Amino acid sequence: MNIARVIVDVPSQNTNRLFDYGIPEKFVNIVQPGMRVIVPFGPRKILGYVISLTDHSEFDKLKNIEDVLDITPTLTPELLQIGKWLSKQTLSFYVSCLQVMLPQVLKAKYRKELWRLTDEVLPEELTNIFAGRDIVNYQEFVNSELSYQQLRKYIDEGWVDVHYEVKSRETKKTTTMITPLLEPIELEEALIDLPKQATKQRTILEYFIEKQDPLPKKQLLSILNTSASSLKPLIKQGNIREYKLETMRDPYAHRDFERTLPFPLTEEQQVAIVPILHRLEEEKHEVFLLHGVTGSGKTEIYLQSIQRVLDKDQEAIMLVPEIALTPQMVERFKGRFGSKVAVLHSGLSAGEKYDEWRKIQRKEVQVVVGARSAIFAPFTNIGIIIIDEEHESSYKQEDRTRYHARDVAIERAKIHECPVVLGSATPALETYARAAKGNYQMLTLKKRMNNATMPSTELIDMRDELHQGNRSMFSRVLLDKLKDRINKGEQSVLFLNRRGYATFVMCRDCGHVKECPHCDIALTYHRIQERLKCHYCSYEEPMPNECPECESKTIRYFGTGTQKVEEALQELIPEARIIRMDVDTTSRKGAHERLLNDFGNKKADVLLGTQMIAKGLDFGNVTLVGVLAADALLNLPDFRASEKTFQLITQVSGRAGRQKLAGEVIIQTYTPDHYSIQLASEYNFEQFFKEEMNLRKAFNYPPYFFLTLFTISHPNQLKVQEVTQKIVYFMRKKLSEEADILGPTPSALTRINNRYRYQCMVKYKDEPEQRKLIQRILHYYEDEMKEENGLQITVDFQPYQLM
Ligand SMILES: Nc1ncnc2c1ncn2[C@@H]1O[C@H](COP(=O)(O)OP(=O)(O)OP(=O)(O)O)[C@@H](O)[C@H]1O
Ligand SMILES: [Zn+2]
Ligand SMILES: [Zn+2]
Repeated sequence: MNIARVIVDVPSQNTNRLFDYGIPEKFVNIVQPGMRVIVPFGPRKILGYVISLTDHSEFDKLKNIEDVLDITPTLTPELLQIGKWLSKQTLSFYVSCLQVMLPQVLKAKYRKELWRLTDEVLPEELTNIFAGRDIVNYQEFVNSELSYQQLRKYIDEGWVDVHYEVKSRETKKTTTMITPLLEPIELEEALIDLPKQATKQRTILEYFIEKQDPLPKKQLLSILNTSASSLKPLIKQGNIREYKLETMRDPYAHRDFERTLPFPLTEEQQVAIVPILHRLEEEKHEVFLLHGVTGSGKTEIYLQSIQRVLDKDQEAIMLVPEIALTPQMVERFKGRFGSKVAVLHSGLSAGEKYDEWRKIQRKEVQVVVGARSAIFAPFTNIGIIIIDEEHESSYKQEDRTRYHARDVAIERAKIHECPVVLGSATPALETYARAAKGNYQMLTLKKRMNNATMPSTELIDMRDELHQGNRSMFSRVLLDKLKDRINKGEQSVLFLNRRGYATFVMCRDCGHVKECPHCDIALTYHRIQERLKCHYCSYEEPMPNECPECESKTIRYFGTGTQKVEEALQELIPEARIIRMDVDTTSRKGAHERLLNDFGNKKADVLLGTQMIAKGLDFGNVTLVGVLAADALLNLPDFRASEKTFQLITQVSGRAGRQKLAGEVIIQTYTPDHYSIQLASEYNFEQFFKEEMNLRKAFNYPPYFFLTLFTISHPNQLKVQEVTQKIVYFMRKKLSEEADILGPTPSALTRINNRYRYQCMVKYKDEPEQRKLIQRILHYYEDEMKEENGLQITVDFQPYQLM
């Protein structure tokens, strides 16, 4: 096995295959699949990933591997396999799929340098650049007078060379340690040999005669009040040794987690967990949908299933959505499994993330709790994969490698022959449909813990408020109840539904919103042309100046920010203590945690926030939840708008009355009759599922149809239109009659960074040739896509962001 098959770090169609490299003598038996290596590639030296080893190649003149970056492989054989699968699934380059699985710090960066190859006096132009140095940054040449032709000549003549330095940004944190190398008796002898005036050296030896344990250099120097220079002679004589100890940064080191014991399960929980435990015993793959109302104790089922996996010496991956990865959630896992848990989320620094990842790689932990990318944890003996709040769209990666963590979970679980548990109070329609068909096994929890009832809900019609002369964003009922809670010392959560962009216009009088007659989504308001457009199918009409339903003139743009709401509320209830949580107040590290702690410690009466407060919060003193603008999400230009609205209302409502005190939910809306708002207020998931499925069927949406979304962007609008049009023609010609091809149409976000964006959507049932056709398209435009600020074509096979 003296040949390595390598994927090189050049993301392009032409290089998206294996290249053979010889393994030089010094690396024989060192190079293994999954390692990162440096290989010559054309005139350059670049990073590559070893995929496999072999002893014969079709080519007879192989270049050798230049250097090896890892001693242990960074990718396991299974992850290499997953990478290949991912690349097929998403039509991304194999190398991008390998990189998406690695922590940020392991993605090497290159540094280009100019190396002086001779001691002779350099030609004048070179002397000016090098200025006495042997190595200079390539950029210094670029900035100099020297032309590329001249440099070429000097390289050919052997004066200098261009060197590609792969600069690994890997930052292990180390501590310098000092340890004695001799026994105390031998140290005493060394002490006698020391000159009398070397007092500092003497105290150091005396210290180690007393104590034999290694200790950090810094600490030693401060205890003995001495400097590093007195250590040097002792190191030289071999009395003591200095070495680096890798230390792991533990982001949770400063916290003690109270250990918790498993609860005796309720009857319902027991019924739900048995099939999971059964599969664990058999070590068989199966996907479970744990459909349990909010506060029904799903987390306890996760914990006890994981316990069983640990008892078998296996490993567990637990995914939670980024915004639900609250300290409360982490506490529950750390509390049960202590130091066996690694935590991965975006709040950690790159270095901290790398350390957590290393704990997994070195098998120092058996459980990882993390957001989307934790699905690639380099465990080798996985016993279970759990995805909490499985409907969350944050499990879908939206750039480069557009994977869905749920798909990766199932693929990994098949390889490891272990169960997957998808948990949610409001499963994604696709998931629920699969469970209803029997592809997944459905497990149900209908009751809340502690006999708590679901909070009672009340829909407030904001049109009535307006008609009664209340122009504020708070209904009278909500204001009264807020005041009442403050008087009773109970707490409230106020939720402002505002993700993404409020792009629609609505009549405040009657709640009317204009929809596309073909696509069942709200029309998008384009301010400049004063027109309403459908961004799926390009239907458009002029912006009306009065409501077509009720002729009122109050038809206008919809949307308010959290800060405005805070100010308004403070004015109406001056004594209210309000904590506002949104991107502005939580951008500083640790702010999220601190605000929630303050709320938990009752330092505020009202928690006001966006999506980030909808999930996972478990505060017993919260008895009122207010949803301020239930319609905002409902009218996003997205066919999942109703589903998202239903999920969100259910989740927020679930924050109230979770323990002894009963909860109440007030939902403010302009469309109280809309089925998703109605049914969410009744906690009627089954009925919602039925109605929504009917609509999806009628308009050819998932789960009845699959979608492929092309987004094309370029600084020139005509160019974008032309390319998109060509893609549409091509797909229309090549795909079957059954496929529906919409577009070209401007994306909802028509222009980002001065690039125009157009899209085209394919709705289809079964098009086995589709991926091949798309590959042909990408191949055709390859050169234009390589140009700087050139054409960009992205293809998304499971689009969630349709903007
Ligand atoms: N068997 C049990 N006995 C007693 N208490 C339990 C039991 N199981 C769970 N609990 C407690 O009930 C509360 C609600 O459970 P949990 O948070 O797990 O629900 P959930 O279904 O995950 O809710 P959500 O979907 O709203 O996050 C928690 O405080 C939890 O500690
Ligand atoms: Zn109207
Ligand atoms: Zn349309």
